[in-house]
Amino acid sequence: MNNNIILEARHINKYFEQPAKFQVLHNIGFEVKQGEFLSIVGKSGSGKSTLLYILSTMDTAYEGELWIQGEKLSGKKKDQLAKFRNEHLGFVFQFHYLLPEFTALENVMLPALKLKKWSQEVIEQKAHEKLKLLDMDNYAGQLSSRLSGGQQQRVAIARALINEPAIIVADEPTGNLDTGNTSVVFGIFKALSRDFHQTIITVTHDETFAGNSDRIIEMSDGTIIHTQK
Ligand SMILES: Nc1ncnc2c1ncn2[C@@H]1O[C@H](COP(=O)(O)OP(=O)(O)OP(=O)(O)O)[C@@H](O)[C@H]1O
Repeated sequence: MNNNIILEARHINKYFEQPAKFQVLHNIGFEVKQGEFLSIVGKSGSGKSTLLYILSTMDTAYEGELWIQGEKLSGKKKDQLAKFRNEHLGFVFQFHYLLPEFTALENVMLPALKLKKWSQEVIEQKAHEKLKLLDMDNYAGQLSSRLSGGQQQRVAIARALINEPAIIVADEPTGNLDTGNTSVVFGIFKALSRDFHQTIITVTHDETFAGNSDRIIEMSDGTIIHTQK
């Protein structure tokens, strides 16, 4: 695999058995470069979330190969994949799933505390760094339930960054935000990929958001119909 390629999907087929067997993904193949900001778009039901679930190693029931950072992940056991995810992937969702009774800082620290790669002190310092990057360090001590929707999403992005993941996987990260906050989140992703070579793979319905990312993959009926720079 080319050193510059961080993720490769090869000949991915996916079937659902219920209510009747049908093929939801057809021979999906593409590569993602390190530092690339990729948007996956397509009509509702075209297979975007199913694909993202496979790319993020959460779904293992598919045909084909998934490679991330030169490591073949298809065929690995669930516990190995969980470890891989914690170490190498950061997740941002439409609903941020912050713990409301914890502060912004504590929410950001949690995935790193679980990973136990660094001491508590180092984790706290890194959490402040990530919050600063997201312009949220002034709110470090604030309960996350007291933050606005846009602020919560920024904390969720800081949390996704805490373990310094190779790839951020985002599912409709602006789906729940107004236009102002959407452009803030977009600006953050853009800056992360441009300034820190952070790879970002996001599913989005927002055309402006997708149009300003580095590349768009458009899906229809479980196939890639268009790739656009
Ligand atoms: N667990 C499941 N079992 C059976 N069919 C499923 C399952 N999950 C999704 N599907 C079907 O697979 C197809 C693709 O769904 P998917 O959620 O990947 O689409 P999507 O492009 O992400 O849609 P949306 O934009 O609405 O989120 C749809 O026809 C959906 O009904």
